[in-house]
Amino acid sequence: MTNFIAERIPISVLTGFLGSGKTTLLSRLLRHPAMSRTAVVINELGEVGLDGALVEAVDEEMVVLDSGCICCTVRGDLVETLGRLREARENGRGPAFERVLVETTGLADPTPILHTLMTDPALAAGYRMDGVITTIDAVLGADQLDRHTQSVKQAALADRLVLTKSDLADPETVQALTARLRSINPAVVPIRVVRGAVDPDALLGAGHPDLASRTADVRAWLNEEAAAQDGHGGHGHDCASGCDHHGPHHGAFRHDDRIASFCLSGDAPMDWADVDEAFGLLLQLHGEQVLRVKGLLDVRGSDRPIVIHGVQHLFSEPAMLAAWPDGMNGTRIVFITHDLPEARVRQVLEPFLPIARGAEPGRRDHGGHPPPPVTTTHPHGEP
Ligand SMILES: Nc1nc2c(ncn2[C@@H]2O[C@H](COP(=O)(O)OP(=O)(O)OP(=O)(O)O)[C@@H](O)[C@H]2O)c(=O)[nH]1
Repeated sequence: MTNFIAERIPISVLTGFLGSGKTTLLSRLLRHPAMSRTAVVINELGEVGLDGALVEAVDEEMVVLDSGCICCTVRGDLVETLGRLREARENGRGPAFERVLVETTGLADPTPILHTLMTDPALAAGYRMDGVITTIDAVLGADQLDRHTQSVKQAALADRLVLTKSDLADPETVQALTARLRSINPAVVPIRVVRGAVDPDALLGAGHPDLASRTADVRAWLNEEAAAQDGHGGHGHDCASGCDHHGPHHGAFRHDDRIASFCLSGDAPMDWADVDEAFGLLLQLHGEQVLRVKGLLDVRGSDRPIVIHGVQHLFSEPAMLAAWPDGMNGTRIVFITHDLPEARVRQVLEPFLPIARGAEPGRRDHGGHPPPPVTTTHPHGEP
């Protein structure tokens, strides 16, 4: 399982609002020696492939999809293109690339793209999701977050947040935007990058922890402390007290007021069948509102933690970690949601799972049902 993950070609998705610096970042990254074996897929709207012309480094390893927006009409093209690239690589007729960068249009909602990359069976055979890199314009970012849901989703789904153009913004603006991004996506610390100058290591290897050995990665990946601290949506009020996050209750309407991030935890082991049922129900009721789930589960029958990772109603295959990370030995599930308060998520999950606030710490009893097979694609699907 672990080797299988390691051998598949990692795909990073580069997203960010129009003009936020995606192409600048991409061009600069591709000049780095560590990125020499990178295939690039750029999605552009319109007939003139301008970004393609701007990114020079890659030539034959670059494909421009310009037949529409990647999140709507060209998902099939994306699958086909990636399939073709891999085939050419494998039969020696194409470049021997080691990773793929997909740049989306600035208006793309990244979730359908992630769905495709995470679940298309043809892609899953050869590729794995590495992570989502989102660029945010330090000058215009706050206004874009105010006005455009896509911009908030791009920030909420990021594994890496890149704050561009901080050379053009005053320090107060940068600080306020950084704090706002932390409230939208508490697990990720925004990195300031001027004109794309950044070490690729800071951006890659972001999405999926190294399951074989580096359990410390899991802690960083989950970063449940940040989500828990941030609590109820990161804007300092308690959704459990009846707020539904739909209205402009802080003065001006802001899309990120509708984003909540929180961590549910529990010390008692859970049955996989209950996990399956609980998430099945949650996603059936609120799949569109669950933007992201990352979890480390204590499952009865396994002395090792099970990692779950989902984007809206689709989850990548659960995987078993080599060991519990130091100091962590209970279930932790981090959520980023849209128009869905923590109280509601608890209400749906608590009848199935021991995650109640103030729950009695449970005995670690692994003698029950066996753990889930790690090849499952959906926690709420066929085991
Ligand atoms: N001063 C400054 N300018 C930047 C920085 N990053 C990008 N730019 C400029 O911002 C403009 C837009 O950058 P692009 O890289 O084309 O942005 P994009 O996100 O690819 O744009 P679209 O493809 O239209 O969505 C260009 O003129 C860049 O030179 C930065 O860190 N500092």
